[in-house]
Amino acid sequence: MDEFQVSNYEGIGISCFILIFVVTLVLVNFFQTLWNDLYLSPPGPWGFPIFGHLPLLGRNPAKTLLNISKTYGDVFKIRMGSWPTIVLNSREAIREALMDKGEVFSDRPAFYTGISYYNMKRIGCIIYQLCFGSARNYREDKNCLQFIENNRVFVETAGSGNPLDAMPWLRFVMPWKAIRFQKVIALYKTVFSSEVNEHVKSYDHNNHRDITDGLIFAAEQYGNSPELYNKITKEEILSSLSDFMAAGFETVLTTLEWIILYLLYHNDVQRRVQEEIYSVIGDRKPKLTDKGKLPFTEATILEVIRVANVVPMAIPHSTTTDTLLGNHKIKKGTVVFCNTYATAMDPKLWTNPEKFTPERFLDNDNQLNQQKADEVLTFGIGRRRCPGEFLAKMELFLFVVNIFQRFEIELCLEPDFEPIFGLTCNPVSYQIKVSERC
Ligand code: HEM
Repeated sequence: MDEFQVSNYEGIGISCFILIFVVTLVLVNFFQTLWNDLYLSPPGPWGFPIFGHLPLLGRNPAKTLLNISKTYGDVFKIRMGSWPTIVLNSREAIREALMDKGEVFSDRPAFYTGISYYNMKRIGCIIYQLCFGSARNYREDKNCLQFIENNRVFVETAGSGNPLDAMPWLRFVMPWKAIRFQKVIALYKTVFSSEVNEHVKSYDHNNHRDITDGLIFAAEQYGNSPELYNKITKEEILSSLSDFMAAGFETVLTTLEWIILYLLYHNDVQRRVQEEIYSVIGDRKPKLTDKGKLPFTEATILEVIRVANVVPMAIPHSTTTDTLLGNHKIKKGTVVFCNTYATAMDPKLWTNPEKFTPERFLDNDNQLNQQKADEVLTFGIGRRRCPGEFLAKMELFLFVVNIFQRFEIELCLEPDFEPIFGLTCNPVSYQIKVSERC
């Protein structure tokens, strides 16, 4: 063998070695990805092409997802149209995501509508007054009435979730859906913009009238230049206000409708609430400071908040980076549904979870059991926990006490407790007979 042949063989040997090395690397990577996908990423049922699992969710998606968790475990994956999604179905999984790893799990997906998971005039007026001040008569105020009307159209338009959120490409197929939605948003913006402009003109450092003044104050603290203040900050103020309005109106109203329904159906509970109201506050007007003195009434409201669970899958979250949840690998940008309905119906947390039992929130001295109350996840937990929880509970308390102190209410027909799944979970409409108490 001459020298040339030897170096030729060496060359082929090195090339083979590199080739085998590269092929091995590719195969290792391939099997590792397959292993990750099959074993490390959460398991989940098969879905349809394009639509993913949307067609499987049925009329009550929270219940369907709870049933799926019985096969696939507390954490499983689905696809909502174009979005890879994980669903968390136990308090432990929700806690780990939103509390222990809150930084990673607290983003919001960039859905087309932006507010996707979110009629009584009075509640609308209260939220409006909180945002824009209480000096005027809001029941006759043009802007407030327009806001309430917009809200009605918004709920009608978004219905039980907007398909454009799951499949944004649908806006080219169903442009009318997008246009109708954009029109409602534009109407909201017009109303809010005129209120914010008025507030900026009449703003007084020493007299904060409402939430808008608070937001203007916060904007000033950031030291924005007047130019930025008018552009960016105004947009931010508008966006915060619309979040507040959208999230605070329908939720409280729907919860109140459920409370009335449950109290009318469970006559014994209604009687006990009324007896507590008469014995503690009698005929006088109820005040917020009465809240701690009516533990059974508070327990009843909490029990409805638990069983009716008007936002059963909270607002979708999304992940900011690749991460682990338990042993499961979760990719950056994954949509996260926290199925709080599953936690409300968890027999490990609640005895007979489907049964309406206000007493579960009372301790041995018949006082409110705060520890038990904190186990209700209807308002979410962690960084994105509902900022309106305190306000919502105050409003509900005052509404319930006012209504049941003054009126005798009866159901006209046997009610239906199966919720209508929409922006919030609403009761089927029911008829009542109201008479003033003598
Ligand atoms: C019974 C009434 C209410 C219920 C059940 C409720 C429930 C919720 C839930 C589940 C979330 C999402 C939490 C999460 O993403 O983890 C949320 C967010 C929110 N809620 Fe409420 N809410 C109620 C009333 C209110 C009220 C009265 C307001 C304000 C006036 C309000 C303002 C908001 C806002 C602004 C957010 C978004 C927070 C964020 O994205 O960081 N909510 N609410």
